[in-house]
Amino acid sequence: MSRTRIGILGCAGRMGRTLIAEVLAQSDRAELAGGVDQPASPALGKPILDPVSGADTGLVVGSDPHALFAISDVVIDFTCPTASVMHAQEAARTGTALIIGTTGLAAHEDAEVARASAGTAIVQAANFSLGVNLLVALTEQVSRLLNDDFDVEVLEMHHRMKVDAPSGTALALGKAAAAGRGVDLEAVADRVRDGITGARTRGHIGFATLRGGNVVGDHTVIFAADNERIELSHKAGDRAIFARGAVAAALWAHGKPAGQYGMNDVLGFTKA
Ligand SMILES: NC(=O)C1=CN([C@@H]2O[C@H](COP(=O)(O)OP(=O)(O)OC[C@H]3O[C@@H](n4cnc5c(N)ncnc54)[C@H](OP(=O)(O)O)[C@@H]3O)[C@@H](O)[C@H]2O)C=CC1
Ligand SMILES: O=C(O)C1=N[C@H](C(=O)O)C[C@H](O)C1
Repeated sequence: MSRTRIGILGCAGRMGRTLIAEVLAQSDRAELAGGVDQPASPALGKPILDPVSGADTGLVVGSDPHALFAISDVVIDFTCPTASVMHAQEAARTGTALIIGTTGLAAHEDAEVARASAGTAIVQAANFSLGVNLLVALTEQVSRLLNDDFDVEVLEMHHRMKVDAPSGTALALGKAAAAGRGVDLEAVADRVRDGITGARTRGHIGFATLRGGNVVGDHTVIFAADNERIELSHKAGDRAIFARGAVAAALWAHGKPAGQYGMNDVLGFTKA
């Protein structure tokens, strides 16, 4: 069976390097087609090394996404919102499947990605780990079983370099809690609190964001009622869990019809 040729966008970044290691580790089914970073990156033109063994892959960091799409079966993108939108449009033009892990996209940017998925298979997820996707499913189920006597709060902590807040995962958890209650998150989200906020509004879903150190990603959904509290938590210990899920999504997406997919499709999770 031929191997899936996978290209990495944002290859010099934290996730980009972890993805390179994961693709190289799965050499029985995946092949690293190439890596691209932004045109001003200091990594440009430098050899792409295996982050684990230090071995030279024979590839160099490029700056041309068009060329990467042309030589790849599937491209994985962990970059920034504006770049991910451009990459989705390029994926649609070339018909190459795309995996998007970038978070912090505005509503209009998500809409652009959705539009591009008419032209190719796009798998988009705020979190590619198995554990978090299970947490999202559990959050929706628990939320469906509880009424507004339980206040829902989503707490997240990430490393000091993270640029978007709340995390994409926290928002996905909030969305799942809202869906469990049959409401739209946008209508009930308290994303920031500061100053004399007044008492908590019944039925709202609150978010709290912590940043510090090198924390890979911690998420807790709290259901707090009078005299009892339920907490559902996930703690990521290594970015490899995201890379493993993203590469699994890439192998799954290769040859799939055009459309917008999520990790539920890749993992075969169905609604309870
Ligand atoms: N879905 C998931 O499971 C996960 C999602 N993420 C998300 O992935 C994104 C990246 O995270 P992380 O790797 O930590 O961030 P980094 O900043 O370490 O990496 C992003 C990389 O993309 C590069 N880049 C920026 N613009 C472009 C462009 N136009 N073309 C190509 N490359 C570009 C950056 O270059 P430069 O630094 O020079 O600007 C950098 O090398 C974030 O949105 C994060 O929230 C992270 C982990 C898991
Ligand atoms: O930026 C990160 O690091 C992470 N971002 C994702 C998010 O915003 O949810 C996923 C993960 O928690 C790590």
